Amino acid sequence: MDLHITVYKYKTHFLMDLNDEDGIWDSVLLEPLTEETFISNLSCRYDSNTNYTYMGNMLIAVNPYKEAHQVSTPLCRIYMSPRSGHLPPHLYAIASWAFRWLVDAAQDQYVVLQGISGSGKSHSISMLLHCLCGTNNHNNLLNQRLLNANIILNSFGNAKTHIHSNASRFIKHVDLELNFKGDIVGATITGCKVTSQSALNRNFHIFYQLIYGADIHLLKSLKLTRNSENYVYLKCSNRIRQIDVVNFQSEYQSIKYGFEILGLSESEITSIFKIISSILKLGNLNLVPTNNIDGTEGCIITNDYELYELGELLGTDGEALKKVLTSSVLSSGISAKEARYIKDLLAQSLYTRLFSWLITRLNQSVKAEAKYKRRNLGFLDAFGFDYSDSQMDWDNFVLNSCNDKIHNLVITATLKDEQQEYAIERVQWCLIPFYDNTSVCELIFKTYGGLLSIMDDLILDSNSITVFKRICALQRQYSSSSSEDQISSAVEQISLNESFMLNHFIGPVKYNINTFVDKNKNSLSPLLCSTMYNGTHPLLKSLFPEGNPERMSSFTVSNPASQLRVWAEAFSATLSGRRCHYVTCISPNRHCQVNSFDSSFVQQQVRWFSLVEIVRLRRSGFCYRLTFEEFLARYKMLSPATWPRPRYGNTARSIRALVVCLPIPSGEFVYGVSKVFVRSPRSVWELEQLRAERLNQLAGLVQEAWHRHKRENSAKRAFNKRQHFRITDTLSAAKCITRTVLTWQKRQYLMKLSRSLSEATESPICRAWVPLSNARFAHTHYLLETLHHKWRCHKYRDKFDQTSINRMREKVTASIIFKNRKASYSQSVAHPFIGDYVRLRQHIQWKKTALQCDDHHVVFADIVNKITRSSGKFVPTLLVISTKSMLILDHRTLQVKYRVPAEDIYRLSLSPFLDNVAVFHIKSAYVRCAEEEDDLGGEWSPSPSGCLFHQGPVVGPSDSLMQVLVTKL
Ligand SMILES: Nc1ncnc2c1ncn2[C@@H]1O[C@H](COP(=O)(O)OP(=O)(O)OP(=O)(O)O)[C@@H](O)[C@H]1O
Repeated sequence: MDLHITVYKYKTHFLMDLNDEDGIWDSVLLEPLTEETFISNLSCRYDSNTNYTYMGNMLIAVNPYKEAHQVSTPLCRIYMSPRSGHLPPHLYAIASWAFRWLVDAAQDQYVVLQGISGSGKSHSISMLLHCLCGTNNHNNLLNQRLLNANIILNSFGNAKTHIHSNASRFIKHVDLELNFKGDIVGATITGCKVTSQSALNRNFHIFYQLIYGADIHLLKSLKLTRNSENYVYLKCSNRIRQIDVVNFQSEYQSIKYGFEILGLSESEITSIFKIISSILKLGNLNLVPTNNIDGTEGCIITNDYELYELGELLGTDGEALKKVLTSSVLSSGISAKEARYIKDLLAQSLYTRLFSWLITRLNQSVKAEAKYKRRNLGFLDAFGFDYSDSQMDWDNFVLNSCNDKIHNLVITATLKDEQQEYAIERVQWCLIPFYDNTSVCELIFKTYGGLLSIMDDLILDSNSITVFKRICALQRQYSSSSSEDQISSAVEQISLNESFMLNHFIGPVKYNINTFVDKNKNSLSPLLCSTMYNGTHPLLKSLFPEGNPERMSSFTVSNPASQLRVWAEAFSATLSGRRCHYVTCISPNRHCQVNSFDSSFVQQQVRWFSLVEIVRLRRSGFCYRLTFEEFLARYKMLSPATWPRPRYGNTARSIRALVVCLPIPSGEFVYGVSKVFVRSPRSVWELEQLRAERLNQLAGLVQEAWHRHKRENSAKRAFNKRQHFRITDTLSAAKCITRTVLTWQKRQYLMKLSRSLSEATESPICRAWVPLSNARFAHTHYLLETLHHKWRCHKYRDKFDQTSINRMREKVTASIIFKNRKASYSQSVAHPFIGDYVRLRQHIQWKKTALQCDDHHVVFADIVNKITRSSGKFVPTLLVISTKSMLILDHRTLQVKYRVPAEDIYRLSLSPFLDNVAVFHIKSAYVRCAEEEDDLGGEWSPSPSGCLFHQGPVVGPSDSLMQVLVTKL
């Protein structure tokens, strides 16, 4: 619901008349433009809760000191959308412009914020970061890390001052790294902590957050108590003493969460807190003056327990610490004042080095991967100008010098360079005067002979008198070398030994020289460094590398003066290569109060920052310029005179032809010698809109052409494919059909065959076979028939018992002997071979006979016809063949007629015809006897010589009988 209300409000703002009661969005449109109208417009907008106002393409942000217009992601999205249009002035619009320029023009960007302390710079940077990270979905963890790094740095680098409760005490530079699509892929954070805390201010937030936020166990392990009043470094003036415990507790939780999000390990976090705690312990060391043996002043530490706790926290020997803090290498003991100085210097070094280490560590967590090609979008959050009336020290000098530098760069870019450029380009122009602080900046930052370089030169061997003399010389030099009043008044007044006055852009400020010397002598003694280096605390080795005996000579720590000079040079170099966007933060009153617009205080700031002059320049000047070549390259697609190629060879003529085609008044464009100037931001916005629309249109054309090309290509490919497949397809289709038909026929044939096979066909003697149904399978049919026959024989044989097996063997033997050799063979196949056809074995007479001649194993016995040789008649007789002999018996009486031992029968012959004649070939002795016997009708007996006696055939009762006889024999 809230979101809708906000959006609606912004939409109605857009439609409003510029002169409505909320004031005018853009001061450039003020009529008349004077300092009064400018401030009253700011006041009007402040009263209506709209604290942002444009000055052309710059922004003024008046600090409301109340939770109005806080971070709102939906609002960020509206401003960050490519078609955000001309929305009411807002910080998010600055983020959006910077982002768009970065993505569209692939140019590095920078947002510079200036303003006095408490005007809202840090808050604005947080809002800008939230806007860019909140609308960027590329890497949520990185976004979280960036936001948390900002919180952590603010906690370590901000403190409560007499001006406001969250004053930055360091210069923070956040450089977001974005890929070509505009995704944030990493960041570089630089922090330059060039100030220490003075007694007037409260110490850095982290001390209070740790003491009031950490749980009791952690506090105990850090040897701390939950009362900031117990620590000398945390005591401060009553004006800013107030402690908000609940706030500190929640802030401590945010810090811890931030550390975890940034990937710091538990041991790293504890190490950080141990150093914080040891700084507090150092502050508590009570150094009391004593007399040395040689009569000089020495000192002792009266609260040794603090020293030993400090030793435990840093992992160093308490006694060794005591020695380095209270004595020097040359003398036996140093004075209490000197010892206090060393102690404070060590505490300050510990904190500064911890801060640098932390920034390095945070950078590791938000570092971009090397594979990305990047563009940068940077912000600078520096401490604001300290405008107190009291005499100021080195730290205030640092703050004010930084602000002078930033202001100088802004003024140079927005007023000085711009007007110079109009002159160079011979654009008709009326010079606008403004206060230029270049002289004071030169005096401070000049590489050779500047104030900071003097401090650098005198660092080792100087006192306030020497510094003072050098500053006097500097003043003389500036007064004589320049005729300009401003330069001669850069160093306005120097009062002997004590202080000097410097004319900053906000007015003259008096500084105490003594602090300049002390604060710049920041070198710790080698012994102190090596004691720190040798401590077992995990971070000390990296914090005090100069304590390493191997590196001692090569390592130097730069002093604050040189750090400041280096920063100024680096900052100028960074800005020179980037497109800058400027935000001026204004504090509405001196006391950070809500709903209080102090016009005189605002007027001061308007004058300090030359805002009216800037608006004047923006109003009569130009907000945008490009060289002819750049302009043509960027906008040539907007006119047929320049697209796709300029019609004219002359660039300036082409641009004029282009501008004529645009729906923007030609008066908005002014032509210089080599550049085109655009008067109002609205025209620039319209120009960019037209370009975006045209690019969309062109992208559509390219897409359409590409799709057409793709379609044509694919159609061509499809046609070629069809042509190719027309031939191969017919072949493969025919093959496929043939294959399918064949498969179907095979299946049909086999199914028919299986249906035709009946039980009858399973008999091994069945010769019937299924008629061939398809001539294609004739060979298969024949093979299957053979296979089937073998199968059924096998099946038949499987059913045999032993008797059947024996019988089969006989049949097989018979088949070997008789098949195709005896005409009657086939008739005998079906008849089983019995052997004893007359049941002779059971006959009693035979049993007796067999006993006598050992012929009881009868193989064959049947009545056969013996053919007598003499008459040729058939004489029935009983033929018995035993395992031992062949016997001829009377078939009625069973009288043995003759017996031939088996060994005397040497052959048996059968006729191959259909008759049943068998001839036994016997040795000759038997033949003769038998003949005689035949003739006599008497008994045969074997001749003693054992010769064959019988050559006449025996005719069996059947042919089969003959085969049985032969087979069994
Ligand atoms: N837009 C804002 N809305 C509400 N409060 C604000 C806004 N901007 C700043 N403030 C408040 O004003 C106070 C000072 O703001 P901030 O710390 O940003 O000032 P600064 O210019 O960074 O000061 P310094 O230069 O001393 O660091 C803070 O308490 C902050 O909460």
